[in-house]
Amino acid sequence: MAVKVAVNGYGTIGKRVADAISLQKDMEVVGVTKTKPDFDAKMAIKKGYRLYAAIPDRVKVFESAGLEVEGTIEDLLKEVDIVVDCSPNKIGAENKKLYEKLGVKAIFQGGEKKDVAEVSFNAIANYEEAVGKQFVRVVSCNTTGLTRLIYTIKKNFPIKKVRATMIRRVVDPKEDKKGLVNGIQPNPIKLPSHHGPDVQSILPDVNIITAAFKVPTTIMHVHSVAIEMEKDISEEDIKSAFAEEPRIMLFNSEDGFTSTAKIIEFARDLRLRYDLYENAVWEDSIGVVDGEVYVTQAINQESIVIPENIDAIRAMLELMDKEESIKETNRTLKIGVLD
Ligand SMILES: NC(=O)C1=CN([C@@H]2O[C@H](COP(=O)(O)OP(=O)(O)OC[C@H]3O[C@@H](n4cnc5c(N)ncnc54)[C@H](OP(=O)(O)O)[C@@H]3O)[C@@H](O)[C@H]2O)C=CC1
Ligand SMILES: O=C(OP(=O)(O)O)[C@H](O)COP(=O)(O)O
Repeated sequence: MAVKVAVNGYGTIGKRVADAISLQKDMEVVGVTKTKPDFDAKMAIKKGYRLYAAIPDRVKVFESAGLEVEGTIEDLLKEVDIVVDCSPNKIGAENKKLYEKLGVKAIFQGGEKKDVAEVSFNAIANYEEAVGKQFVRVVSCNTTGLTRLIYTIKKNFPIKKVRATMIRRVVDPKEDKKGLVNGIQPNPIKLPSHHGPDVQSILPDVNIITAAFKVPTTIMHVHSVAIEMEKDISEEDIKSAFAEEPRIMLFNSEDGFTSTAKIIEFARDLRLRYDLYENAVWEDSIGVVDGEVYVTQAINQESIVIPENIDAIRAMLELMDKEESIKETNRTLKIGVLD
């Protein structure tokens, strides 16, 4: 029988998590929540999701807008085995009180602090640590991208230290409030950015320092990563390690992939909503100089954490072991598949 899942917060991440759950045989979406009766709420209903009010007081706002909600988040939580909290940054920690009160397992996203959960999660790096847990945090998009890349090298070749710079998209494509339109913002100004410590919340023995800068683009983040290795390694070793990991996709500038714009154009042809769940690594950026590996990758922030949420559900509810879950998630989301 399929396990029952609530998605609390049907926004950028929540709608993708809901659609990904709908593709799995062993889980089903019981309902999704919104605070506003906007086009996203209407689309959720149109797609067949049962809609609930994320904040009880808002039921009347939905009713005044002529939108029928099935109840409140509390009603929804009583029907499910697990909730995937996809509410805005820091709201998940508030929502946790309700999950604790009702004894519901919960997955939080990377906008929450590490201590919101017992485990910070990345499927390929530490699936086993989430098995049977009550509260798990799927780390942020950049941290997910960095952790996958570092783990894929580290599992075969010992590394000494990592230094990474992240060029961060300023907001998601749907945003239309004022923002950074013509500047580069060190974010944060004082190092390190949260990504290094967040990678260490999954891979505690990795020596890593990260810096991040926001730029006026919306479609992807870009990482420039330098990894000092313990032993000699070749470009071919790195390329083969990446080629073997389905959650990393290699792109080559000779094929015309000269920028994130081109990678996203490719993803538009490949996937629903151009969701690119894989790290987009420029194959021809991979270089080894004086025992140090250099590599550049791009991350589609809206979609990279979606497979991790599906695997986290399976780990926490002990539905499958690591290998089986990752294989099934990759199959259903067509990860690592080019047609
Ligand atoms: N967007 C991204 O690039 C990524 C985001 N994340 C993380 O995922 C989380 C969600 O981000 P994102 O999807 O971008 O955010 P969005 O703003 O796109 O969506 C948030 C959703 O939460 C709903 N919501 C608002 N208040 C509450 C509440 N009190 N309880 C439950 N739901 C509520 C909103 O509903 P309504 O619109 O009706 O108010 C909306 O549907 C954050 O932690 C973020 O850091 C992680 C990786 C990438
Ligand atoms: O998880 C993300 O970025 P992050 O890994 O830099 O924290 C998402 O792009 C959300 O970032 P935002 O908080 O700038 O919207």
